[in-house]
Amino acid sequence: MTVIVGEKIVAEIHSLDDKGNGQAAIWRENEKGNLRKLKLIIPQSLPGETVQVVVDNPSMRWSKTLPEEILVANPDRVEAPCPHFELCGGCVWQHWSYEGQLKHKTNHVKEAIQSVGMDPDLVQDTIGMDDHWHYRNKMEFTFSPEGNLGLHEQGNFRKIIPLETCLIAGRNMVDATMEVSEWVKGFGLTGYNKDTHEGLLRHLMVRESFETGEIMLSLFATKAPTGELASAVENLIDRISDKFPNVKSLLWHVNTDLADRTQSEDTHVLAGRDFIYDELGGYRYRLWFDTFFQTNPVQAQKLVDLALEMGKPQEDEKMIDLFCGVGTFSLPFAARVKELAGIEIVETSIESAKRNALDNDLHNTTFLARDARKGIDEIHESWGLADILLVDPPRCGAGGKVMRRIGRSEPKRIVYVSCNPDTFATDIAELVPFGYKLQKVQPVDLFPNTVHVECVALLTLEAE
Ligand SMILES: C[S@@+](CC[C@H](N)C(=O)[O-])C[C@H]1O[C@@H](n2cnc3c(N)ncnc32)[C@H](O)[C@@H]1O
Repeated sequence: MTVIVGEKIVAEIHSLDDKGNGQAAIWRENEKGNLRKLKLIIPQSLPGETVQVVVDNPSMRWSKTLPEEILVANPDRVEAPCPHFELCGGCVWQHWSYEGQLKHKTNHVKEAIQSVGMDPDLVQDTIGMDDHWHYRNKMEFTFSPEGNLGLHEQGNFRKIIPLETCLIAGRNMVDATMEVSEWVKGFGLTGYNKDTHEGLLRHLMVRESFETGEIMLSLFATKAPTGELASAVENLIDRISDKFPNVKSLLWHVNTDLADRTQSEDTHVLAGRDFIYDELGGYRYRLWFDTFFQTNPVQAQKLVDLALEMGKPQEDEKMIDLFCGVGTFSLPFAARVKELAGIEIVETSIESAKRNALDNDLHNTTFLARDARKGIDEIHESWGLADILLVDPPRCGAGGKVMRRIGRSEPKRIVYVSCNPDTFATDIAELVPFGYKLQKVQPVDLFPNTVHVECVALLTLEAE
């Protein structure tokens, strides 16, 4: 088959890639008459479907294209409820029933475990949410040069989809976000242009505590909110405090850096404090605009409960929480063990973890701002070895060097909290030569309608 630009092709989706897109392959003849494989990446399709596509560049080895028509649908296909689904890269599986998504996530974890020679039957069914919408407690929206507030178009960081709604953002934060958007339009303020580096407003970050109800609105702009901006900013303060009394922190950050990140050179507190209070499992946390905190608090609570259930902390035991962040796992474990040491690379998170421990009347903790590899050596030397070790690394995993250090230190129980089944599998395989055996893996869905899946796992020494 020779594929011609603009020709309609029928393709069968055999699997999904790591971004959640359907994958198909067709064989075609090149100019020399040889058969070559053309890999098709088809967003918004599902495994087992037959779709009709038009390929823009058939001479390449692969092509990404949206389906023109679904000829045979996966039985779990549903209508995507969000008006932005076609363009927005936020939740790519809105067209898949929640049960279908959960089954796929469980299989992903099983396959990862199997790929390192472990038993896939140790993997339990993924724990989902009763309501899999409006689960995020933090969102970052971007301004277009015209001042429209929205989300990036999938695969195009220069294009902003003006926001009408967002079905995964916390319910109250959407209303407050729309109010800021109206204010920008009312005053005709400009957004930042990433090409010319002109314009005023760059991002709006919103945080909402589902427990305390407190909201933080953080505007990132290229100038301070003074001079000719002062009266517009006064108006923003008035309308937010009138309509949204739960906004306990209204911040204006100056960011002139060329990098497209929500960072601050100078923070102005327009109203309230520079942090909000949140709670998880009865523990109180202060969250600043740049504090990492679990973004799905309902499911994060399940992760903490599972970690406690698997780790079985005892009051005469010592424990290390590696990659501890602001102490989401450290605090509930510290309340149950003799001593806990937390290690984390971001200094502000460690400062926050120390403060959170004290705010919650926990005095048996040591927190160290270090790279995991150095931190674990230092803690072993100065503080001693641990009975329980909890490891919760970023998506890239902890890596062999860290895992081998953990294995050599022989904690009785290792609880691994993962946000990437593939790096989780390669990490835990490193523990096998040290005599550790995987006991149980419990996937938890923290990001419904997206490809991500978290899990909590227990490993113990075989003789235990
Ligand atoms: C998945 S988060 C977990 C945070 C925390 N356990 C929680 O639940 O809030 C991973 C954490 O690892 C930290 N981190 C990333 N690379 C690191 C490294 N090389 N050494 C130590 N910590 C690191 C990140 O800053 C982040 O806080």
